Amino acid sequence: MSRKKVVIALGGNAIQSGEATAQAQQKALEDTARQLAAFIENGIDIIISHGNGPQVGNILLQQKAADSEKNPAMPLDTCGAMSQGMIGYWMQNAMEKALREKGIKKDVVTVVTRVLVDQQDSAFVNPTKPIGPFYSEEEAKRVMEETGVSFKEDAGRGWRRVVASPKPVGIVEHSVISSLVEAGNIVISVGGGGIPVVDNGEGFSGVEAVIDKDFASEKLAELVDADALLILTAVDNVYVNFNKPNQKKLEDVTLEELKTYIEEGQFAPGSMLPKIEAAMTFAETSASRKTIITSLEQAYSALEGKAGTAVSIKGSPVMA
Ligand SMILES: Nc1ncnc2c1ncn2[C@@H]1O[C@H](COP(=O)(O)OP(=O)(O)O)[C@@H](O)[C@H]1O
Ligand SMILES: NC(=O)OP(=O)(O)O
Repeated sequence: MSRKKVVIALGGNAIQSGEATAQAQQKALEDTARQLAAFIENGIDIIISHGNGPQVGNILLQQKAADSEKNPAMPLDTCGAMSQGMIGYWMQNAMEKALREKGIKKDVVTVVTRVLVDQQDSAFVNPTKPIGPFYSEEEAKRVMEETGVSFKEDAGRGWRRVVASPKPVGIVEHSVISSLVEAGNIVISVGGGGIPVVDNGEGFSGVEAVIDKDFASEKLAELVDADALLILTAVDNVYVNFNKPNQKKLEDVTLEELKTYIEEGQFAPGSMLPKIEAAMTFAETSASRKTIITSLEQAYSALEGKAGTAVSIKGSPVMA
């Protein structure tokens, strides 16, 4: 029987649950890696992807702060590449340490991943992706006036810079990612949704954007022919009537049911809705594929069907 292959998309809390220091983020990733080790112990091939919203925003600010003729600020696509390298490096150390604790030897590799986008994507004229630190409304409006960059209120948590977030249409490195997984390696890829590039006819060139990591992870899961896509975030389940007295946990949910819930406005546009859309896109590619949305702590149980919200064409998916 062939080994199961799972793409695991890590949410913000898996990397930065507190401070933004390198030390704190590496500590968070060590905790994350211990949870993911359960998949390796149980013979499952994993491809890890992750967000980069806070990190790429901070890198951009650091660039701008030091900008000079001799030390020019790097553009957003290059900052995205830096964030992939940085988080990938931390994750490689963390994953190898977690496996060593269990006496498992496996190579962990990060692939700097370019993700194709469409230059005509309407996202380029309507920036929506929040990155970097939070500001008060007053500060955000002052910076907007001084610099011309866009800020928006982010889900009641404060104001953040927003950048274009086009949809992923292809993943340049998907074949090499598949080969690395087939060869038995743990692969970290499409970090931060991938580096957004367009094909200009002569080659690829980067564009100023940050791709949503859940959409990019979905595209990757399709292209590497994964059995499941796990979207890990800060909640164990998706809910209807979220945070209300009549909140209801979703366990096995069909695409039809989710369409109704979307029409009812059950999922917040800046947070849960993109996860639901990514989950549905992957699940509808095949009756044997499922997407699971859950927390890091429940990730392996969820793959066994014992926790989380599982999305599939017909509900009650069977896999692990
Ligand atoms: N219907 C819902 N069910 C569960 N969580 C929801 C729902 N609507 C909004 N959320 C919020 O969405 C959050 C996940 O989005 P976000 O924090 O943007 O993701 P990420 O973990 O990728 O950084 C959850 O932690 C929860 O607070
Ligand atoms: N690129 C991306 O989607 O990052 P976050 O998940 O951190 O917002």
